Amino acid sequence: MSPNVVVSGNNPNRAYVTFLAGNGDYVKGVVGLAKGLRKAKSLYPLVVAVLPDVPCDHREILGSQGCIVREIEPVYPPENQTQFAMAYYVINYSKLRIWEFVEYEKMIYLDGDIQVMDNIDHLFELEDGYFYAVMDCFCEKTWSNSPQYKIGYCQQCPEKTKWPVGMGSPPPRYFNAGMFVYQPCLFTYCRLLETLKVTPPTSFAEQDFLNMFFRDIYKPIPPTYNLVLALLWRHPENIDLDQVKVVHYCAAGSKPWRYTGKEENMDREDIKLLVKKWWDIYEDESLDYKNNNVITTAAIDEPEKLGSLVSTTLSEDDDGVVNPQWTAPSAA
Ligand SMILES: O=c1ccn([C@@H]2O[C@H](COP(=O)(O)OP(=O)(O)O[C@H]3O[C@H](CO)[C@H](O)[C@H](O)[C@H]3O)[C@@H](O)[C@H]2O)c(=O)[nH]1
Ligand SMILES: O[C@H]1[C@H](O)[C@@H](O)[C@H](O)[C@@H](O)[C@H]1O
Ligand SMILES: [Mn+2]
Repeated sequence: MSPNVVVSGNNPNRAYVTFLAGNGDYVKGVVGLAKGLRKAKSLYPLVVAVLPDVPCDHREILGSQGCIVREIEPVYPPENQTQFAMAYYVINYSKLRIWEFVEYEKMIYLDGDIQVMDNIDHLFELEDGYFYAVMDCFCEKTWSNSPQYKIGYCQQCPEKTKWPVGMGSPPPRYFNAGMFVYQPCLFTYCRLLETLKVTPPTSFAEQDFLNMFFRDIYKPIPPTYNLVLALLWRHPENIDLDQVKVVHYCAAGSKPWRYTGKEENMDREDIKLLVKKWWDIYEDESLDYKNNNVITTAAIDEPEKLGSLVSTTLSEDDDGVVNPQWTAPSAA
């Protein structure tokens, strides 16, 4: 594919979006994410799709952190079939409501247990019409029921243990649904909900469903845009931690606000560093929304001063992974 160069500025039709359910501690994750996006000088707001069970005081905290709070109705998989999904993932089917947010043309979804370490606004420039996300890893015990895990095959290193010849072609690429670039669309939204009605739930709930639904338009992006922590010990050769822009604290025991360091792999130095980085952002009062209104106005009036005008080059490597590269304007 020939590289395609585009320039990004401030655009009201774009936003980040996350999802919040319940009255537990995930609200801390969302506050951390809002502050992280501010630290990275993102130009776009963070919409929080909240279920009705998110209490008022949590909504107020999010509003005071500059988030746009939008209530959504829960989505349940077909009745009597919820036992097939891992119970704690069932709530995530409600994420499908974010296709309804059609006041935005393009959105970047980020789980509440994600932190951005760098600006990723250039991902809004990715070509329309595709679903972009990072390929998952099948090596952790959470995958022990899958054929991939049993065979020892992982799409992160497909040459190491090859997919057995007798089992047909390897399974299609599978993304982690904690981060993706998508376009809200009412037609897609209706099709998603209609298809869900006739789709039995599976272990990874909406993640499996989205993988199935968007299979034909899925384009992988590099793991720097959603570092699933297990990659650090399962496929270290695929990761350069200094280049990582988005960290997903999804490994067991890694949620920074619950971190004890006791679970397997959680005493690693790289994990301790990433947890500390999350806390540094979360506790940094200078990143609170109330201390940043001036910057927000400046970003709208003179985006070039904040390095928000970037030119992005989009190219696809031999494996079909889309690799965005961008340059900020020079200071002159
Ligand atoms: O009690 C909860 C549980 C979840 N969430 C929200 O739902 C997101 C997804 O939950 P986890 O982050 O705990 O899930 P994992 O990252 O471990 O799981 C992965 O698989 C899931 C399968 O349902 C989802 O696809 C999820 O996005 C993907 O990253 C959270 O980040 C948060 O935004 C809440 O708000 N409250
Ligand atoms: O590979 C990942 C990982 O194992 C996470 O812990 C799990 O929550 C995700 O859903 C999965 O895709
Ligand atoms: Mn997550």
